[in-house]
Amino acid sequence: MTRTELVAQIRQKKSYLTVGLDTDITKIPPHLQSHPDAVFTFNKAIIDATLEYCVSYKINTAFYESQGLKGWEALEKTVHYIPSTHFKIADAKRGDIGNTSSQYAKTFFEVLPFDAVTVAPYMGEDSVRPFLEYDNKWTIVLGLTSNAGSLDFQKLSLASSEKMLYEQVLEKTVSWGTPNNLMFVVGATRASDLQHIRTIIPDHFLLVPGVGFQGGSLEEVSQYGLNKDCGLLVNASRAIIFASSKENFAEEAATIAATYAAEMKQYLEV
Ligand SMILES: O=c1ccn([C@@H]2O[C@H](COP(=O)(O)O)[C@@H](O)[C@H]2O)c(=O)[nH]1
Repeated sequence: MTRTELVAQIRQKKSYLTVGLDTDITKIPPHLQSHPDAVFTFNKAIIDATLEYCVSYKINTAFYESQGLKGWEALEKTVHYIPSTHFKIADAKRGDIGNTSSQYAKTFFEVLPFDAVTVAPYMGEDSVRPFLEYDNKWTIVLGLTSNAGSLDFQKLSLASSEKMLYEQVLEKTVSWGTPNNLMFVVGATRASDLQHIRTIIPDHFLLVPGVGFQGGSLEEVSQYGLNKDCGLLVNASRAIIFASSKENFAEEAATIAATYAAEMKQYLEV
């Protein structure tokens, strides 16, 4: 999906919501647990119910890889089920020597029809470059993540420049791609840093996880992160998909997604 198409979807829906399909098999409703294709059945119901409120789905590969072959099959079925109107993110946090990154890129962009994959920048340009070589595909580099441990390294100042590591990552990485093929992860729990981050990367889209269970504020993220093209994809996973464990789980998920979307509509209209 191109940037123009993504922005058009956001404008049409008046939403920049990403629904995170972190489908932990132990948390899916009891009535589905014995289903032979439980994960895909759950995902299909969530997708059908939330489609109108979001512009994107993020599949965190960990929840599928941990289930072996069956999990990977569920991932494949899920990504194929998501309609082409919706931006498909593989949250896989890959990145290795170039020769190996090429195989990761092939997995998510050729074998599977993802639009974007999250990549850890720690190994440098040659580890990210293979993902950027695909037309109309996106590389989402970890910028400033939402977890407490992000302070361990990402906010350390580098003696050589006095800049924090994450600032250096943003400044350096931005030259490897363009606002048409490169995004950055910034955690919603780091909303107070967003104003500064927007001075470094004013135009790029940001994937923002951390609202809902991690306590990030959609209002603050929107206040400091929105740009002229919206420029945000805000993800919520558990708060939406596990809103209820009853038989009406998909309806409850839709209700939460609709609430986020309604709030986003207000911020887009300002
Ligand atoms: O900085 C980051 C990067 C990725 N994530 C991922 O986003 C979702 C968040 O799930 P919630 O249930 O909405 O908390 C999950 O897949 C994380 O691995 C992140 O949280 N922070």
